[in-house]
Amino acid sequence: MQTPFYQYDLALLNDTLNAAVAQATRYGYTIHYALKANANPALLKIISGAGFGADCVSGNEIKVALKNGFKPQGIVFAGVGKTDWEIEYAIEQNIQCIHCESVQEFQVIEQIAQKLNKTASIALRINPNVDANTHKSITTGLKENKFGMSAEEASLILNSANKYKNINLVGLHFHIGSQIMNMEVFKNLALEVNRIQERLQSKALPYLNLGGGLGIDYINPSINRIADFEGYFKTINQWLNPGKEQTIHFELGRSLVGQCGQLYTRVLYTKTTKSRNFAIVDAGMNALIRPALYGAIHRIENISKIEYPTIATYDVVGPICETTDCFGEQVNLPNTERGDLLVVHSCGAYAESMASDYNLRERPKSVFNHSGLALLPKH
Ligand SMILES: Cc1ncc(COP(=O)(O)O)c(C=O)c1O
Repeated sequence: MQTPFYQYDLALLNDTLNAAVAQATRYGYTIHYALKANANPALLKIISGAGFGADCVSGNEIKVALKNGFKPQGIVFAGVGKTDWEIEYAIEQNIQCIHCESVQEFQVIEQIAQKLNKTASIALRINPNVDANTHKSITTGLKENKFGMSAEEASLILNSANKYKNINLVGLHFHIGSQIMNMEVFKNLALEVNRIQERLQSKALPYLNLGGGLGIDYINPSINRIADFEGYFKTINQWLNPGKEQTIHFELGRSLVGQCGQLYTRVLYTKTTKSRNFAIVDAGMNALIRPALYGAIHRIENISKIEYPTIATYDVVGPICETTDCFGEQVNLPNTERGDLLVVHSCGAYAESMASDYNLRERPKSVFNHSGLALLPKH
């Protein structure tokens, strides 16, 4: 098999989806899969087949969701910069609702719905100013972030909603960030949503969406293969005080697909300088940009030397002409040689979907493993 490639463990994906559904159904919650985490059609077909809705952030994501089995009535559409054609397309497809992120966007949606002579279902995305306690670059719910509108702006829209006959205002939407491991954060979100709902008197509206953000264990992916759905939904259920008729929605991405994907890459060269050992591999930041973008840590193993003791530390770097093209600094590995196969774990979310052809490198292909067993390295 030509390296680099993504490998998806579909047995683990199914187990993860089942675990998420089992916990969500305890409370009657609905989950929409956030396509931005990974829009690989094979994964999408499995996720839509398991009954999930979809959370999309572009017109093209809506198209891909529909093509891969998601039902229009389970699709929600967020994003601060929706273009007119995307809004038009979303309305024409009769998706569940558009998450509106500003007063001006509300006016544009209303004009477009009027032009189409259709009704647009809208939820207002509110920026609750709740700290997600995660990496700064993947925090979305602080007042300095670009996402959503203030509760004051939402109040103005809510108070005048009945004069817009092409708008059906169904409720509120929140999303405060990603890779959140601390359940206290979700408690804080739920409490703030309660306050905002009281203030806006929105509990009679039928729809309430708390976004996504549940994190995964990047340090011990083989031990914690499935995210803590139990703790997550339990925390929300314990602290959220919704209206009696409100349906509660979530938009999970990383926690559903993150652990089922791995990036396989081969060592092209090794070299030792005065201060470092380098293992130079054939995958670059164009295949996995998270370490370069957020200093993210992914577990790396040399599976050609799986039985060998760890004896050296390496900077595992790619071929791209950027110093940040580094998958891990000072990684403990066995004595590593040209031709060894390395696996970078937890690459199911935000790896393939953020891939590029920078330096005109090809995006890695994907392979699927139905057995739950890892692919064996070819020597
Ligand atoms: C609006 C919105 N919903 C859902 C998600 C999915 O987040 P996660 O992959 O952390 O579950 C994101 C990404 O952070 C998002 O921006």
